[in-house]
Amino acid sequence: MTHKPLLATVLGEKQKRPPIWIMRQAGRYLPEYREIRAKTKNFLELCYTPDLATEVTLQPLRRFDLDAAILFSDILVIPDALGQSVRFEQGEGPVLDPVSAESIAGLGMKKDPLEHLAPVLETVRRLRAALAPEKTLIGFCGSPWTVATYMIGGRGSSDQAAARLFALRHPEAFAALLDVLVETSINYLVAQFEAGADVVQLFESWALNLDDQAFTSHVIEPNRRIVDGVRARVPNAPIIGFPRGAAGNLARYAAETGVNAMGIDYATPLSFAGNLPKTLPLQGNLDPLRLVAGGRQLDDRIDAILAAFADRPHIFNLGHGIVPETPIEHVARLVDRLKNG
Ligand SMILES: Cc1c2[nH]c(c1CCC(=O)O)Cc1[nH]c(c(CCC(=O)O)c1C)Cc1[nH]c(c(CCC(=O)O)c1C)Cc1[nH]c(c(C)c1CCC(=O)O)C2
Repeated sequence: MTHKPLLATVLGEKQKRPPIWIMRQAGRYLPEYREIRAKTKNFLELCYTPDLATEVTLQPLRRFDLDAAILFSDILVIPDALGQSVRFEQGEGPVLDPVSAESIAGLGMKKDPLEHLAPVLETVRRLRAALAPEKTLIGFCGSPWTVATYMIGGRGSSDQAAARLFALRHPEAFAALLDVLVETSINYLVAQFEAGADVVQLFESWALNLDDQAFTSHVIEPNRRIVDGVRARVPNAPIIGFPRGAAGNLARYAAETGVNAMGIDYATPLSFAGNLPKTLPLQGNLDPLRLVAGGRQLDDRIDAILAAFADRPHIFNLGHGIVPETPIEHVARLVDRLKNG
């Protein structure tokens, strides 16, 4: 069997040097991405065109010695596949026609969501064939609560108030929405593994702003159901959870969802790792703005993160996605420091 350092780390094996990938590593900070993006009418078309999505996935690995490629797609392909209208507007981010308590029952009824997502699965197969054997291929989906915040609110929001209130006012419709997202996500992730993904990441980007009761029902339960559902069909499937903003709920997320490894955001104190089992692989938690600033602000923090996680399986990553303003030389510097000290 070929040794893939990043996959091995997710499975709990500590490496001499932590492997590295970068959240949102394919994207607008790369001129070669912007060039391809400029030629496509809309963002989802890029996600559904295997030639282009494969190319864009591989772009960051041509520049940097990263240990993994992450499938180029988006968490919002799921609502799109369920028949909700999803658009990406310039400078505005995603815009969806919000679901209502009444419309939720109709989601996914018109067409098999996996059929809609077939081009994304074709991209996974092409990536599998194209990648060097030591590189890990990461698949992903959005976690149900995070995807639901967009489906209910119609766009991103800083406090997710629309979705939080909807869950309180329409508990049954909200539970039905989580159910359809859990089921579709399980099918989608199993299909990604079958197409060649080594690991998948559950992006729970909006795990913040929830009281602990809501955290249990909106975050822990659906993520646990996805982990169990995927593993029932792909035994021991390696899964990274990234509950951004989980703060005081992080230890419960780690203990109760069954994920192999956990991503931690940059607001989580490095010392918090002391509250988590030493065997739990951690991923994170560099502030993406340190990668914009560079210099000592970057170098010193890299050292602090390496020191804090030296005694456990560690995957180097940011504490959230790389931002478009990031200078490419700073990314090169980060990867070089991880590989060559
Ligand atoms: C919340 C979320 C989304 N998408 C994603 C998340 C979870 C991670 C996070 O919290 O950052 C995840 C995502 N989005 C994208 C990827 C694939 C590739 C990669 O990670 O390199 C992944 C893993 C491509 C993308 N998804 C998007 C772009 C930019 C679109 C463009 O080029 O016009 C890319 C490269 C668009 C997108 N997609 C989304 C938003 C809010 C936006 C607009 C704002 C933004 O650009 O970050 C939803």
